[in-house]
Amino acid sequence: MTKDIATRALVPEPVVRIRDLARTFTLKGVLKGVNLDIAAGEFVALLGRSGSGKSTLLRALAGLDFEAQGAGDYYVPERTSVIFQDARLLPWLRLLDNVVLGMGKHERARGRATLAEVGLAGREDAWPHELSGGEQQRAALARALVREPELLLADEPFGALDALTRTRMHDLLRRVSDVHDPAVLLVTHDIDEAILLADRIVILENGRLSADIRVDLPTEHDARVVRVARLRTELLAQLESPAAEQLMVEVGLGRGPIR
Ligand SMILES: Nc1ncnc2c1ncn2[C@@H]1O[C@H](COP(=O)(O)OP(=O)(O)OP(=O)(O)O)[C@@H](O)[C@H]1O
Repeated sequence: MTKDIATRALVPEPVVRIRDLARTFTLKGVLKGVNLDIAAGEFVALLGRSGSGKSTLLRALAGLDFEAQGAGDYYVPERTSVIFQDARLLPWLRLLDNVVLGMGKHERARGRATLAEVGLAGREDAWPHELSGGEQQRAALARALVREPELLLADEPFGALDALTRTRMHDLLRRVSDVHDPAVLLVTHDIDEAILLADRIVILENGRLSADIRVDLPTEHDARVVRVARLRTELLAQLESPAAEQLMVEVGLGRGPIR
């Protein structure tokens, strides 16, 4: 009992706690009992092969899927913002109105400041169609951040951008997440993006999280290069091994599912 209280005092409560999250689509179990805690301000990247259920998990956390079931001690903060691959700005609203949509009039100043923070100062009155894809994603990020979320959910937000814009968005996301310090769950296909941005990388496989790896990049250049290369190899192996094994089984060379 005493030990329990002492432990709790030392380890802060996570802002996100997922227990036994399950989701089935017409008999197909996509999420089969996902468990994940995310600490305040922690940046977690979620990797997984196509169709592994990453978007399904994110939608469940965003409260967009009423049929996803968790169990027991399960919570997500009320102040949660979401960004997607497309910016989803409303075409009939100017940029600032998009950013502060649903907020009080007195929040316009904060909306302006947040637009400036993402590099869109002076563009408050622009229409969404006047912006490039990268600028639209900046605006989507501003709309997410102006609400000071405790949790930012991001579903491949840079997937549709060209390489240079993507790199700039990485810098921006890192900068703003240092300032606003939300917990972040970033769904990505890009191993390098995950290593560059995240404190922790988790992999979704067969409906459960199969890996949970702390990134911990050293500051010293050479040590950092070595660590990045190791992580990349490890993550690639983790992502590819089930597919490789399945293929071996199919051609009659594998160990099979039993042993
Ligand atoms: N609304 C739905 N109805 C039926 N099946 C669905 C639905 N949404 C997702 N699925 C199925 O659930 C599985 C996981 O889909 P999901 O989009 O979560 O995967 P993902 O890991 O995000 O994939 P990708 O990396 O390709 O975006 C897929 O097999 C998909 O066909």
